[in-house]
Amino acid sequence: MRAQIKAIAFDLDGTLIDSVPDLAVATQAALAELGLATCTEAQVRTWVGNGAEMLMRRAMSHALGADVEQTALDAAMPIFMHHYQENLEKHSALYADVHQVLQTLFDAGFKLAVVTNKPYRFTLPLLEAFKINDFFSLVLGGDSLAKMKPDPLPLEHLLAQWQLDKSELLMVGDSKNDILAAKAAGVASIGLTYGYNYGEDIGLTGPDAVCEQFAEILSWLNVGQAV
Ligand SMILES: O=C(O)COP(=O)(O)O
Ligand SMILES: [Mg+2]
Repeated sequence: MRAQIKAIAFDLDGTLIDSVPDLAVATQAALAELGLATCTEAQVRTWVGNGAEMLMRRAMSHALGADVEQTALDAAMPIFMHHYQENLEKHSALYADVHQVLQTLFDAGFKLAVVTNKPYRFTLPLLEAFKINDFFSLVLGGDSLAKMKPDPLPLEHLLAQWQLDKSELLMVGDSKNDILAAKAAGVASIGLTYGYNYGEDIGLTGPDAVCEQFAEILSWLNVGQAV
C-alpha cells in the first residue's frame, strides 16, 4: 500500500506544531476576561482536537461546572479568537525534524496538504510564521468545509481536488480524529504519539502505523532518510 502513496495530508496541532502553549494562553485570557475560573495548560492539552469552539466549550463548561449555554459560548468566541490572534506563534514551536522531513517529501515529489480542525484564519499565518507554508499546495481549516475531522469530508475533498485514488493518500496525525477521518475516507493513516489525543493511546484507534517521531514517516514510506 505504501508504495502507492502519492500525496500526504498532515494534521497541524500536535503533529507539525506544538501549539498548545499559545492555545492555553488564549484560553486563560478569554476565561479571565469572561470572569470565569482559569485552567491549566495541561487541561487545554486534553481539550484540543475538535476546533476552537469545542476548546472554549470544554474550558467554559469546566469553569462553570456545567455545560455552557450556546448563547454564552457564542458571546465568548470573539474574545477567544482575539486573544489567540494575539498569541498565535509566541510560545508555539515546530516539532523536531518537521521542516527537513517536509522538504524531503516535497523534493521526492509527494503532494502535501494540511487538513486541520483549527479555524482557517489562523492556519495559514501559523504555517507562514514557521516557514513551512510553501510545502503545501492545499490547506483546509476546520471551518473550510461543512464538516471537520473525524468526518471524512476534508479528505474526500482532497481526493476529489487532486483526482487521487484512496490508495494514493496518507493521513498523518496525532489525534483519533485524524485516524477516524482516514478510516472513514478509506485512506491509510499514521498516528503520532507525541501530540494531543485526549490523553489516550493513539494506537487504540488502529492507524496503519504508529510513530514516536515525525521523521519515522520517511522510513514507513521508504523515502531516503535526510535527517
Ligand atoms: O484545533 C484543534 O482543535 C485541532 O487542530 P488539529 O486538527 O490541527 O489537530
Ligand atoms: Mg492534531
